[in-house]
Amino acid sequence: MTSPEPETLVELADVHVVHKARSGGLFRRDRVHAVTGVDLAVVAGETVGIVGESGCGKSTLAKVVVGLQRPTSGTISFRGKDIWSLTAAGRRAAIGAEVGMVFQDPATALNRRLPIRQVLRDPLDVHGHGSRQERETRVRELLDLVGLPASVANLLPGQISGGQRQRVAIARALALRPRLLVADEPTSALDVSVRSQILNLLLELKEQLGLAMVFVSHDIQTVRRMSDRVVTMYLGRTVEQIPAGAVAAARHPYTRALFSATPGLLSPIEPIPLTGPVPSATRPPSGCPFRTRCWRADETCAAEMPDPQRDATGHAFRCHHPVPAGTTDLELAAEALSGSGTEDRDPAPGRDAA
Ligand SMILES: Nc1ncnc2c1ncn2[C@@H]1O[C@H](COP(=O)(O)OP(=O)(O)OP(=O)(O)O)[C@@H](O)[C@H]1O
Repeated sequence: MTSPEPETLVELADVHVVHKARSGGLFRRDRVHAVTGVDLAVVAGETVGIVGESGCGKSTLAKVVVGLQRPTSGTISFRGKDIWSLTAAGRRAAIGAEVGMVFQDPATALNRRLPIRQVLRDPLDVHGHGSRQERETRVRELLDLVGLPASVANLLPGQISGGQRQRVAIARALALRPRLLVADEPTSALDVSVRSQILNLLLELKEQLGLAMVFVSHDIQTVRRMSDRVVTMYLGRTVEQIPAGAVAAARHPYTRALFSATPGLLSPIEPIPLTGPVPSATRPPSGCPFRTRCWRADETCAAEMPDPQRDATGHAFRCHHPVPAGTTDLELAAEALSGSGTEDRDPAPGRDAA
């Protein structure tokens, strides 16, 4: 007998997010292509890690998943419901209690003037959860869940440590018993000494509560530790999705270069070199966004975005010239240094995306 398919909690289909540039050009018409054509599904109980360089669209994507950012186009469905086709009240009902979010910096995410008790009660009050007494009980349960003593309830966020504040932020995100937790760089604002404790707490909670997670970080080691599946983003696009245990088998040149830059992760050699800066998200290159830095790129890469290729394990990537299976980092580094990936390495210059 086969076990039933896990339920898909959230599904993004061809999601685009275009922002007005914060400091636009002369007529402030510049558009930032923060997320471009993303398809992503998260099933019950799994952790999807999202990794990529600063500015590649990770946080914007996380906000789309929790319903804080409306896509410019494309759809996001939560348990089959297209959430932006609902009224605000319908959207709150569909995802408000089912998805929790933990932000990078608990110092700014928590209201400094409210005692922790009220911080934790807020989501319960907003969603009309139980009686006054039941809410008090839930506050105590939540503190216990994240390993904090009940006495913390009377303190202000400024009276506890950064690690404790992040525990409170996690407790608040779990107040309504969500099935999905989205954590955006949840340890990068914390002291190095407490980072591991917070990651362990998240792993324990995932196990104990059967949570699904979207875990966003620029730190590959952390993403790999936390995730069942790793998604690499580059300039607003997802370029590869790979089971966390198989990252050495990544086929996209960008994923390979990114992962090789973490000492000791895949091999003890020098990283695969990447030339030039990440192009501007206001003027993304034509075709494959990575081709201006890719040693394997040719004119096809400048002309068209590659279609996704997917195998039976769920490993998916978008590349016209994927790294052949079994290629070592050493071989790839040598190839990148000599520029011998393909014959023609003179990609066309970037142009405005439509
Ligand atoms: N509200 C906004 N208005 C204008 N541009 C924005 C806005 N939010 C994000 N951006 C731009 O969108 C792009 C993606 O940003 P985002 O914060 O999603 O990336 P990120 O990968 O999370 O980066 P980081 O790791 O530095 O937080 C960047 O170019 C950023 O400057």
